[in-house]
Amino acid sequence: MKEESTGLIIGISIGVVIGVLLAILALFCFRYHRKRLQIGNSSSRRAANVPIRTNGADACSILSDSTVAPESPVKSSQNGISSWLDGFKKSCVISSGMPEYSFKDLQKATGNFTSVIGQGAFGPVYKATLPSGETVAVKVLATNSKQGEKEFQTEVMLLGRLHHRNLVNLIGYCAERGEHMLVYVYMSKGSLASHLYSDKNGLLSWNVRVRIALDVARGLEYLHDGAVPPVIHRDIKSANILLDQSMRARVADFGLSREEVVDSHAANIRGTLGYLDPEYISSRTFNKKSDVYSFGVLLFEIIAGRNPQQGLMEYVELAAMNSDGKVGWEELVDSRLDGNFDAQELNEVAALAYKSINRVPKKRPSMRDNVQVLSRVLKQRQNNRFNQNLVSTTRDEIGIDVDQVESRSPRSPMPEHQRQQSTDSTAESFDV
Ligand SMILES: Nc1ncnc2c1ncn2[C@@H]1O[C@H](COP(=O)(O)OP(=O)(O)OP(=O)(O)O)[C@@H](O)[C@H]1O
Repeated sequence: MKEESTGLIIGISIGVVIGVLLAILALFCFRYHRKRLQIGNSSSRRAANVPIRTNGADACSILSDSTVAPESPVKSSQNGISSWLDGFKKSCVISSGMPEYSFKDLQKATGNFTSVIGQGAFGPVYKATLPSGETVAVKVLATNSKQGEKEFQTEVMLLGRLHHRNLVNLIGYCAERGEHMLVYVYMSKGSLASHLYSDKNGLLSWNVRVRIALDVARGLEYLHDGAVPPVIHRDIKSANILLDQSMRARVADFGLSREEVVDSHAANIRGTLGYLDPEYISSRTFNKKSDVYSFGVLLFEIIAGRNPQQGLMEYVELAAMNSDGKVGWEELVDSRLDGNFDAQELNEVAALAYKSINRVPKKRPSMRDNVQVLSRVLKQRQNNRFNQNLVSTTRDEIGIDVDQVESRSPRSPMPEHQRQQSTDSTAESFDV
């Protein structure tokens, strides 16, 4: 009996020891797994040193060191962690629900990568025809660039869930053979910058400029107020606004974008010189109003046809001194328009731009306010056109009547009272 109870005690003790050992092992595994997840998350979200783009048009050069930040786990990673990160990134991309294209498909669609249509900071862009017959743009990210990889993940993960007619939507991606490619809606008229600064595309009329401004404002309004969580673009500039066949504009290039909730404090200044919010430069904190500032600069760029890196803002400040902020912005207008613009529209758009670049972020309008003002400007234009058409149609009708009367009795002109009646009816129509 004593032996039995001793055996029982030993058995229970061994069981407890094994149980404790298993619990410790499970705890260790859990903590190890969680640590790896944190590394993965921070590497995919944290802003490593990203180049400041110095050219608002199509090129870009690096001002700040574009190596990975010292505290970044990517830099200090051993092979194991780094390969685990690759797996993590891939699973993030797959979980975005975006269609994946094979390298072979895209090789064929681009004629073996011969149909170059543009060159970005992180690689070339090709025109491609998918087997469905759809024309698309394929952006190939430089394989040797950490930033290219980061841009790839940001674009796939963000654009996978953002859909709006004023954003250059992502159609799919390819991550194969060490290559990273992004497949976009094809924007046949290229970038706004190429229209503002290249003679080969012809002059952008004032009417088209305002329409483009509203399209961009709508795209940004969606990012700020429609997307959940909100997204801050962080690199609004004329090179990142693309135009379709009908010259309707969409916001492109989400490589630097961030979800507002994830990380609003960047260790390094990112974006493009000339468009950067001074408040962001001094505080290193970006928010929706930093995009609003860049949008204000873009509005002035559209008005003046002048590059923000070539003295646009000095020019704006000079014009502002003569304009009281609200009217008198005429001297700023692109001289190539040769006076072909509506002065009231110009003053409304310029006043809005001036508010958007206010040094105090709180005083800047929201993107929703921007959309409202620009929509009103366009609506007013439509109303004016409608009224003008009405007047000219009425005039034409009267002209026909008069002609008919005159052709019926060429030698007996319409009696004075009848003429008076016709004129009165014109006045009535005009009031309508
Ligand atoms: N979806 C697209 N449809 C048509 N052309 C495009 C498309 N995307 C890019 N392009 C062309 O390729 C050029 C390079 O685009 P990309 O976005 O790579 O660089 P970027 O915006 O000019 O420069 P950065 O990458 O420095 O911001 C654009 O200026 C445009 O002419």
